[in-house]
Amino acid sequence: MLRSKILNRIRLLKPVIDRRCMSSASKTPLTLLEVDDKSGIATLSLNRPPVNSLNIDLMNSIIESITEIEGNKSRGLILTSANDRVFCAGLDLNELHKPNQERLKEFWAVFQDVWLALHLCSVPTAAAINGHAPAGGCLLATACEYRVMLPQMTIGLNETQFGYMAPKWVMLSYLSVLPRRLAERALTQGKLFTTAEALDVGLVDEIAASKEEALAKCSTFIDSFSKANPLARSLTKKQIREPDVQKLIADRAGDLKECLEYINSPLLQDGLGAYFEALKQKSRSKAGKS
Ligand SMILES: CCCCCCCCCC/C=C/CC(=O)SCCNC(=O)CCNC(=O)[C@H](O)C(C)(C)COP(=O)(O)OP(=O)(O)OC[C@H]1O[C@@H](n2cnc3c(N)ncnc32)[C@H](O)[C@@H]1OP(=O)(O)O
Repeated sequence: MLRSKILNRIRLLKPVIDRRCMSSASKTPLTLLEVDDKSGIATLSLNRPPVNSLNIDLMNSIIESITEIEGNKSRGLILTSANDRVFCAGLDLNELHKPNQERLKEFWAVFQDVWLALHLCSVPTAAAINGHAPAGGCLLATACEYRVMLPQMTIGLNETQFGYMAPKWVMLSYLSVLPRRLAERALTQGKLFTTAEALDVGLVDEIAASKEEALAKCSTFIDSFSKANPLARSLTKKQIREPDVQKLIADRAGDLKECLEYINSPLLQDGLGAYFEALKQKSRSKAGKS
């Protein structure tokens, strides 16, 4: 009994670094997980340079970290980025453009899994959005219960801008934070909100001047549950989220089939190819390479 108490205490004191999913290039962990010894709040930092784009390994690392947080009795989860400019650039376009079909199936299944893991995470979740959060980056943030964002960043589901329609369950995340009329307009426009606009429409809850302040505000949100019974809180959250979650769970295979057909269609592949090339070109000109 005493031994397990001490082991628990050590686990809380010592930052836990997730080494299971490493970047193959640099052998650095793709997510960094630290549990604050005083507050018991876990901070999960996305750590896949240059822009935390979501490939299979990064998404698996996020899922493993969430499982670990739920197992180590952390009081809450703050999702943030180890990168000062980009929270998460969304799905890794390398996984979507001219994909290997077997890998694409696995990729899409893991994408569904990460959304479910964040949506159903039993502890309070908050996103400290310390950089841009387009598309899948916005999705990770909206799956959390609270969002604090740094100024002069952008966030939104901008899929239509590069020729794609967001899947139904992705749209549900938007509908959980935005009024329907606004969500429809923003989704169809593929709008990226500035931080100030995002606060104005309720896509984010607060603005913070620095990452430290964003983390502190997320902690304050998590502390607001101190009087709630953790099990009752978690069951209530699951109950409220159940209809959205069920829409995906009830037909995961159907969603996979539909999305794969859609992603593979030549017209969409061409559009995505042009978008990705423009992105690379912009990056090259920034670096003075062109
Ligand atoms: C009927 C059924 C219908 C179902 C429909 C199913 C199909 C739906 C699929 C669509 C779902 C999409 C969700 C997504 O998340 S797609 C990803 C969308 N992401 C974006 O559009 C973001 C693009 N990136 C940026 O805007 C900027 O990079 C940034 C995030 C604002 C950061 O800007 P910054 O100036 O700091 O950095 P650079 O632009 O110079 O980029 C640096 C390098 O990173 C590469 N990069 C950027 N984003 C991505 C990405 N998402 N994937 C892969 N690589 C990315 C960029 O090319 C630079 O690399 P390079 O220097 O090597 O060229």
